Amino acid sequence: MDWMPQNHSRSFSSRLDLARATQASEFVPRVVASRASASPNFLNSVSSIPNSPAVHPITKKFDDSDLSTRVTPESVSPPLVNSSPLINNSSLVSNSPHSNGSPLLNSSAIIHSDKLNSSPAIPAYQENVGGTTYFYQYQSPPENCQQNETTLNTTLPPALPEFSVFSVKKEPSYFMSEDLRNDILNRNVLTLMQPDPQQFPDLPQEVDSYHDLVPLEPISNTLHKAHMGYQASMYKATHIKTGAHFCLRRIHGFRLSNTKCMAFVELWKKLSHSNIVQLKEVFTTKAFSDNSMIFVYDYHPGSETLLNKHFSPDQAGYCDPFINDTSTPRPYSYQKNNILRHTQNNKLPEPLIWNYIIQLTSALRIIHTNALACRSLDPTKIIINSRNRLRLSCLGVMDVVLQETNSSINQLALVQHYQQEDLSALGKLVLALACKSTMAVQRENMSTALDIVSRSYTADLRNLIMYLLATQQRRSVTDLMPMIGARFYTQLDNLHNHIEILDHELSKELQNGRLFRIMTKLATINERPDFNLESSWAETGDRYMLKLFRDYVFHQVTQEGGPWLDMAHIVHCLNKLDVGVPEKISLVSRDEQSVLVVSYAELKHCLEQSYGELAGQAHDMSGLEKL
Ligand SMILES: Nc1ncnc2c1ncn2[C@@H]1O[C@H](COP(=O)(O)OP(=O)(O)OP(=O)(O)O)[C@@H](O)[C@H]1O
Repeated sequence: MDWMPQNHSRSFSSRLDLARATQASEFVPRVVASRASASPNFLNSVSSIPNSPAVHPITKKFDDSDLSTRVTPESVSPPLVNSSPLINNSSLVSNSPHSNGSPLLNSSAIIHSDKLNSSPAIPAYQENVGGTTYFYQYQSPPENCQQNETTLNTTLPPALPEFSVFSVKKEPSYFMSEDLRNDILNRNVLTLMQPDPQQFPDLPQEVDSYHDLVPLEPISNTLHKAHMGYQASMYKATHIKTGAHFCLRRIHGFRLSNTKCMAFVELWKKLSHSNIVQLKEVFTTKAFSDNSMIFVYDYHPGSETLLNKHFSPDQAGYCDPFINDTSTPRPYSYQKNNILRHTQNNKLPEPLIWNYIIQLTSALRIIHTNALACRSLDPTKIIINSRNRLRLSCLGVMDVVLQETNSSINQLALVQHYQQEDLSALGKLVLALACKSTMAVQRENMSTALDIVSRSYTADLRNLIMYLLATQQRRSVTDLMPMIGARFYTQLDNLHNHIEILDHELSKELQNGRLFRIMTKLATINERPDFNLESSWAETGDRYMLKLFRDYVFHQVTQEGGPWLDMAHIVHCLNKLDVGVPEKISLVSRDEQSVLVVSYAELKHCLEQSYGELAGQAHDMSGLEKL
């Protein structure tokens, strides 16, 4: 059915206006010779037509006599025809304070005329709406340009140019940035990774409250490596009850003989910090057909170890400058120059090293102030994500595995000793990063390595390393603060900038979420086969309006009949529907014989009414309650 039945037209008469229009589709953006023809959003003002059918109470079919009079549903439209609906002076747009890529407003878009380009003689005017500059070619000038009208009318050709929308600065985006999107998608893929029973047939189905175990490193490696004297392996796993994902560190063949160490586990579990991987629980299991100890941690998908990131021979072009080629013995000075040259060409940027130092000292500070020690500050036990966030990944393991809970040992002195070791380990780690070599921290390479740091980096960095490596004095992580100094502010500033970027991306998705809710409502109504035993429910009454609106938003065509797709048009229409603005649009029946002039406010009422009817009889509204 293409037009509403007569009996229904009465029920609309209070809300609907009949528009007189040409037989051609109202919403076809195209080149036309007449000033009066246009896409419905860009017709001339209603007030310019004295007998405007906008106030006509009944609906009627068009006839050819209507050809001369065009309906102007938008009283505030700019004097443009055949342009994208992007250019629309609705209050929604003009009131929008922010325009950067927000779906509320397509920022920095301008109307570009091909003719304008080819013929500089054709004048144009511009208008600033809510911070966005729109450029129009003269066709019907705005009120404030009346004085130029005579001149313009004589010089302008009657035909209007075709317009296209493009952005001045950057393509405005309604969605989050590609980088962020890919990053999140990648993490989602990794999180949802499923175990392959053929590849890992020996993996248990369940380990305590966890299932779906996926090894995080190749099985061949895990079989050969030692972990504090024990073999260890890492798995991603899913909690059976909550479905949350965790990381399981399994210590193979470990028998817990003394449960006193569990006091440390409790302390670690309480420790929460942005630079540590939080320990969730520790238990023993025989699920792997041995006595295994399992440490459950938060799972941070996509993380890699610091070793892998900066010291891996797998990296293109990486080679450890301290590795001697013993086949060709050379004088020491030659080797040292070689190392220096290599380090100069491959060194990590100093701000990056300070960034790491700030994060690591921040983690150590919280650990040490809680009377604990890291004891695993090693490039293999620090993970890093794509945004350079470092996390200590193996906390608590040493305290349990080494089981030094003998009552004769002074626990406080022991912790303090380990804290000093943490600081030495930090010094070695920074030295290794500065030389891009794990071998730089070996006793025989240390003086060369420090020399390299002095030549390649600031004195501050060298002083920090020297302080951390000076084992004869008692050191404290808080003493590092003055050495870091103003770099803290830089770090803070970078973080705030990053938060602002994420905030902006989030605000775009917030708008998209809102539009998705409107589309969900529309979709539940449009084309519904039947409702309340009424097979024509979706085609009659309020729903008919919504059907025509759906066509207006999504099914516009060019003059040639091809699809006319414009995201700005879709977003603007849905936004206006969401707000229920008084602006009117012309909805054309599919047989193009009739046009309804209706305001967004009325359409919103139709939508709420129809959706309310559906929701009132729905048995299950899960997730849709707050639409
Ligand atoms: N909490 C975590 N979330 C996600 N991935 C992690 C987590 N902890 C470690 N990983 C990843 O698991 C893998 C194995 O970690 P592991 O700590 O065993 O490092 P490793 O380099 O294999 O060290 P070792 O040789 O001492 O076992 C690494 O790729 C690491 O990035």
